[in-house]
Amino acid sequence: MQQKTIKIGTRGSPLALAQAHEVRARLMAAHGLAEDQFAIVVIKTSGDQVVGSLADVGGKGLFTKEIEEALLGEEIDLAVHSMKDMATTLPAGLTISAMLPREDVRDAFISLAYPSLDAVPAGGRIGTSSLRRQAQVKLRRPDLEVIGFRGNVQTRLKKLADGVADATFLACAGLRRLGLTDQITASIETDVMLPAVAQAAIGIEIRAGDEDNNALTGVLNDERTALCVTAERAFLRILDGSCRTPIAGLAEFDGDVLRLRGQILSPDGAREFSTVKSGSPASAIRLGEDAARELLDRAGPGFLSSSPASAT
Ligand SMILES: NCc1[nH]cc(CCC(=O)O)c1CC(=O)O
Repeated sequence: MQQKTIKIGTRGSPLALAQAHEVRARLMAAHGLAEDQFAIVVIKTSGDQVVGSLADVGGKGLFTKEIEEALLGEEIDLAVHSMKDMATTLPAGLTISAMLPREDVRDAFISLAYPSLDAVPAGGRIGTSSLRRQAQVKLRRPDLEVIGFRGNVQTRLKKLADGVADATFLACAGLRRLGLTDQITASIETDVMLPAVAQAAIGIEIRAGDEDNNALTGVLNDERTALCVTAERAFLRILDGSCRTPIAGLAEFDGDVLRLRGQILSPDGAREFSTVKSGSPASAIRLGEDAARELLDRAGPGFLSSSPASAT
């Protein structure tokens, strides 16, 4: 295959690096390549520099912008992303060539004091900067206080240890990839907390029409993961059109049938709409779009526009 060094672009957080290393290892195994045939290129993104809530600055896309520019500028050959952090529409000239097999899609409840969300006493402080998790917590436990909690996985675990909050939530997938599953107090079933669209999926992005890197990375694609994430992102794309709100969505295979669950909430959790759509894998995009249109219809005009932005 390629003789020259394959440049893999990634953010510099420990989780992003672990994901880039996983892609490198899979490419080495698939093609019999050596580690020194790759270079991991760390790129700082706007999202890494935000100190307040991501919701205030536009959320999604912030963690990918500079990496995508490097891809378009041919400074790197491929980029590794959490699909959860990607905007629903890619910049012109770029494409997702593969998604790795999906990790555990659930959110993890993490607390040094309480075994479960239900066990947190009234007035307890839940640290999260995800509008989705905030709304879902408020829906279930309106008596709890939600406080902002940003930073990478390690930073948030440190804040928890420092007593800044009584509990927090992180994606099980990220903790697993970091070898931090021992930090998980309880994995929350998806009927209790429906995950973010594309949670636990890693995508590889290349330049559209780049046949060499398409062949290199395409072999890593997990078709079922790609179909599920395609349905979820179609769901998000319709809801995202004008503005943003707490949104959750998860597609799964039930035998050969694709089943998508979608949910939208008001940020305070007081209003919630959810739906389920099933169909053939070939109708993945339509399932997502139908679910989104149904929720928009039921929630009524103004539901989305009355809420600020949401990402994770
Ligand atoms: N928004 C940050 C982000 N992007 C992807 C993950 C976790 C890994 C994944 O969902 O693939 C996280 C952290 C978190 O939500 O705990």
